[in-house]
Amino acid sequence: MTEQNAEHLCLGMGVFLGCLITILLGLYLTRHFRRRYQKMLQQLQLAKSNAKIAEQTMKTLANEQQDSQDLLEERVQERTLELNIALQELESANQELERKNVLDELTGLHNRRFYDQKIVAEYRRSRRNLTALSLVLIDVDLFKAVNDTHGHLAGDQCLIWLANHIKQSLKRSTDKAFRYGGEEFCLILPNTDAKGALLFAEQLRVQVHEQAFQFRDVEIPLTISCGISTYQQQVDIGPEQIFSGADNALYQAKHNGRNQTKQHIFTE
Ligand SMILES: Nc1nc2c(ncn2[C@@H]2O[C@H](COP(=O)(O)OP(=O)(O)OP(=O)(O)O)[C@@H](O)[C@H]2O)c(=O)[nH]1
Repeated sequence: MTEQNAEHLCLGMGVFLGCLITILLGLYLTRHFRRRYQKMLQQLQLAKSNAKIAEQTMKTLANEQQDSQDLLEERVQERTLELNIALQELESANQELERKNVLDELTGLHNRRFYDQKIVAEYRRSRRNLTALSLVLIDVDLFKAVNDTHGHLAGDQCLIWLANHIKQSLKRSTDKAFRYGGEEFCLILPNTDAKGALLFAEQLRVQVHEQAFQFRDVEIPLTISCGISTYQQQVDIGPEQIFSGADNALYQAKHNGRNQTKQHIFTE
């Protein structure tokens, strides 16, 4: 082999080796990058599926939150409704209590408790406005005999009958009727002088006398006696004196033979 040939051979070998190294390097790099690419691809897919899971979890959480909010709202509505019903019941119980507080159970007229408040209020109004205030006490005559002869039920019905008569006889909205106790009634007549009160009581008395009370086909004749007192700004006269004045007059009416009206005159 000549020196020139050996040189060519070396050069050829060098080129061959260079090419081989390049190819091997290329192969190595291709493999290396493919692996890295596949790894990245796997990581990307993993990240994607994680994101999907996270999204689904968020959705589930949001749904659960919505559900529990709906449930809460439903419960609040239920409780509010229950509370409203309880409030309404309480209110009507209060109204019933208030009604019972001021009304007489048997006759439906105002009761004595209400009279005690009303007479003071009307007395003050009368003083403020300088108007007359009349009080009429009404007592059923010989009522014990009604009970004794016809029984207590008849007596009760008789009181109801009379109470209705009294109610119907009231002409002004300011006039008030009360069952003062037992078979005794009273009327507060604001802005009514002695003359007006006498006319009023007499009309009622005559009506009761003329229209017999009927109980189970039995006619029970009934009369009432009335006592009146009228406050007209007299000195030293208060609600108690007005009542005792009417009571005195009622006593006079009974003493005088019943079925009549008497008036008390306050001496100055
Ligand atoms: N049925 C009934 N009787 C009552 C009621 N309240 C009071 N009485 C009766 O009314 C009667 C009143 O009798 P007295 O006070 O003697 O009076 P009176 O018989 O009406 O005689 P004078 O008032 O003098 O005309 C009593 O027998 C009481 O028992 C009631 O709510 N129902």
